[in-house]
Order: sequence, then structure tokens, then C-alpha cells
Amino acid sequence: MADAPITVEQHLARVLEAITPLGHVQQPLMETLGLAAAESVTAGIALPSFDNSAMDGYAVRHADVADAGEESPVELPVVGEIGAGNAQLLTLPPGTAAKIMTGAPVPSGADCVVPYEWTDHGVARVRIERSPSPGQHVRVAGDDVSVGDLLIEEGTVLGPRHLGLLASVGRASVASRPRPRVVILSTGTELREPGQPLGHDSIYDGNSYLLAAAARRAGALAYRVGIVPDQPRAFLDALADQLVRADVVVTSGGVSMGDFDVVKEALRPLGTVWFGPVAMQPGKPQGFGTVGDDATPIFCLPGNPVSSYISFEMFVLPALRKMMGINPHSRPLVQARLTHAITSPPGRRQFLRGEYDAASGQATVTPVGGSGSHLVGDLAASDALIVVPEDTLSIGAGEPVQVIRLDEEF
Ligand SMILES: Nc1nc2c(c(=O)[nH]1)N[C@H]1C(S)=C(S)[C@@H](COP(=O)(O)OP(=O)(O)OC[C@H]3O[C@@H](n4cnc5c(N)ncnc54)[C@H](O)[C@@H]3O)O[C@H]1N2
Ligand code: MOO
Repeated sequence: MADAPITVEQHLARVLEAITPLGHVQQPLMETLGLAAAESVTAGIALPSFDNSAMDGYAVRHADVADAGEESPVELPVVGEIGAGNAQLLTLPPGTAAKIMTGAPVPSGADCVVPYEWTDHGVARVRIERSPSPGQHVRVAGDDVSVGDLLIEEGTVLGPRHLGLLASVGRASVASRPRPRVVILSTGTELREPGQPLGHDSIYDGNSYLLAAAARRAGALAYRVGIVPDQPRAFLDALADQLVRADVVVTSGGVSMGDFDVVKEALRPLGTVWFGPVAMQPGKPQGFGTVGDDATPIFCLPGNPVSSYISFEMFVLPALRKMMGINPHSRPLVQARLTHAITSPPGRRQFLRGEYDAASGQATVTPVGGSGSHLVGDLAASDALIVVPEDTLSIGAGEPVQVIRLDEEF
């Protein structure tokens, strides 16, 4: 007798309950791209940290050049040159000018900068033909960031702009959770590595690439283990070898009703991994539990490639995001109008592949290929999943549907 299927929500809830976020550590900034900050960061210094010039030109006192014009130029002695990172002149005497470069500190006394273009470019003396307004071309200390400003809130997913800001205030590291290490094991005696010759009854192992790439895109470190044949001993040996470097294990294949369903056969006796059907298509046969001394979470995904990938998106991705402290865990649902009618089996939530188009102002989604869970060509040609509820048997063209966009950051 087959087990009664559980819902997608029940399975996801069970998975997320078993997953705990990884502990956080200070990591060098460049290691944290795409990770969530595990601390709120405030500014230890102001930005800019000193008044500095926005132009290459001459630092002056406004009072000395207020009357300068093309017909009435003002001439001032040049008393020094201030470079960015090379500032000796700290105070500008009245009635003088100092050459100053973009980013260099404005000496005390000076209150504006005359760009080169408004002068004769003089070295010992300079002729100024136009007056800046008071403060013009001076970037005032703290006009961007003040000491104590909140720069990054805990939970922020760190992108290039955040890392640039953290570096700009002198932070070399930030507390963040490490990337989960995901070990991917493809099972199947029929599998061959890409690049190797294919027999009359063998196929290439696409799944471990699909899953490893999906894990890496989620921000994890993915370790793709070589193909494991349909022998429980070989599978358990490979698993034992890999556990040392795994925060999560993902297997593909060997979980349905066949005579050689290796993953189920090997893990069921442990009693720590649940196997059963989830009311979805593709992705009905699923396994989830823990293995090894550290109770490492293990996802046993079905071998059909589309089933494997959709199972990853629905269950593994949210788990990885929870481990990384990234919210939301699951991809958002968006609405779109269906361009072509579809049908769906009763009792299972169907995830049809589709192409999403928001260009016309009103979002639409076009089904791509059929519902078969072996259709990798159609999977690659799609960028969205059309979610058809369990009790819906058909949806007409033009009707609204819920869609999961697969390539969007969220
Ligand atoms: N009698 C039943 N048979 C099947 C049922 C069922 O309920 N009763 N469920 C079907 C469904 S639904 C799915 S999904 C599959 C899941 O099967 P397994 O997880 O046991 O996977 P395998 O049998 O090992 O492989 C299925 C299919 O996928 C191909 N495959 C496997 N691994 C890879 C890989 N790494 N790269 C590319 N392709 C792979 C494999 O060759 C098979 O064609 O079971 C149905 N059967
Ligand atoms: O449910 Mo299976 O996962 O159709 O291919």
C-alpha cells in the first residue's frame, strides 16, 4: 500500500523545522558577497572624513576672490600645492591661493575652490577670472555619513555597494554566516560523466551539474561527487566519505518504487530519513532527514531531472537560505496571465515550465513544453514555473495564474 501524500507546505515546514542557521563569524569583506550580515554596522568614521576638494584647482578664501570676473581678474600668490594623500599645507594665509587636487584636504582658512578652468593655470601666481560661491567645490566632512550612522542592518544581503561602503569606513570584515557546504551525490548505474563515451543504455549525469549550479547560485559551496552506482554499500561508503565536508547532502535518484532504488534502500534502515510522496508534480517521491554523527540534513531528490530541480527550488533552496540567515526563504509567487490553456492532474500541485514576460506592461506566462519530468530541453528554455493548485484541472488562456520566477534575485 502506498503512503498518502503530504502537501508541499507540510514537507517544507518539516524541512525548515529541522534546519538551523549556521553560526556566524567575522569574514573578510570579499568573502561575504551575497551573504547576510549577521550584525548591524554603524559608522566609526564620518564620510568624507575631512573637508576636501571636488575639483582640481586652487583653494582660496571667498572674500579674496568675490569680485573676480573676466573683465576684473584677481591675482593671488600661490603658496603651495596640496595633493590627495600629500597635504603639507594645513592653513591658507589670507590673500593667497594653494593648488589643490580632487580629494585633497582643504586647508583651514580656505572656504571654496576655483577650478583650473576659471584661471590661467598659474604656478607662482594665479589669475582668477571667475569667483566660486562660498563653499563651492568643497565636499564637507560628514555630508555623506556621520559617525554612528546605521550603515548596514543585520540581515542585509551584502552586495557590491554595501561592501564598498563598509570598506570606505575602514571595516575589513563583517560578521556573516559561512556558505553552507553542499555535497551532491548522483546515483544511477546508467550515469556517465560528460565527456566520457556513452553506452547503448547509459545517459549523462546532468543532475549533479544542475543541482551543484543551483546550490552555488544560492550562495552555497557545492561539492559534486562522482557518480554512485545503484549499490547500497557503495552509496553508504560515498556518503560516509563526504559527511566530513557537508553541512547538507543532496542526492538525486533512487527514491521511487523501482527494484534498484538505492538511496531508499540504503537509508531507510537508519530510521532517520523519511521517504514518501509529496502531492506535487514533478517531484512526487521525496526523502528528507539526517545522517551521520552530526545529524547532517540530507535531501533525497527524485532522479528525473525536472523533478530534481523543482524539488531543489521548493525545499533545498529555502533550507540553504535559512542556514545563511537570508529572508525570505522561498521564492515569491507573482501573478501573470496565461497565454495558452493548460490541464493538470487532480490531487497534485503541478509546476509547469513557462516563459515569463513583463515587457508588455501586463505580465504574461507562456507554457514551455509538456509536463514530463524528463524534459530538460524545455526546462532550460523556461524561466518560470506555473503553479497549478491541487484541485485545478484546467486553466483557460487569458486567466490569471501564480508564477515562480526562477532567475530572479529575491
Ligand atoms: N512504479 C512507480 N514508478 C515510478 C514512480 C511511482 O510512483 N511508481 N514515480 C515516478 C516518479 S514521479 C519519479 S520522479 C521517478 C523518480 O525516480 P527515482 O528517484 O527513483 O530516480 P531514478 O529511477 O534513479 O531515475 C529516474 C529517471 O531520471 C534519470 N536520472 C537519474 N539520475 C539522473 C542524473 N543524475 N542525470 C540525468 N538523469 C538522471 C534516470 O535515468 C531515469 O530516467 O520515478 C518514477 N517511477
Ligand atoms: O513526480 Mo515525478 O517527480 O513526475 O517526475
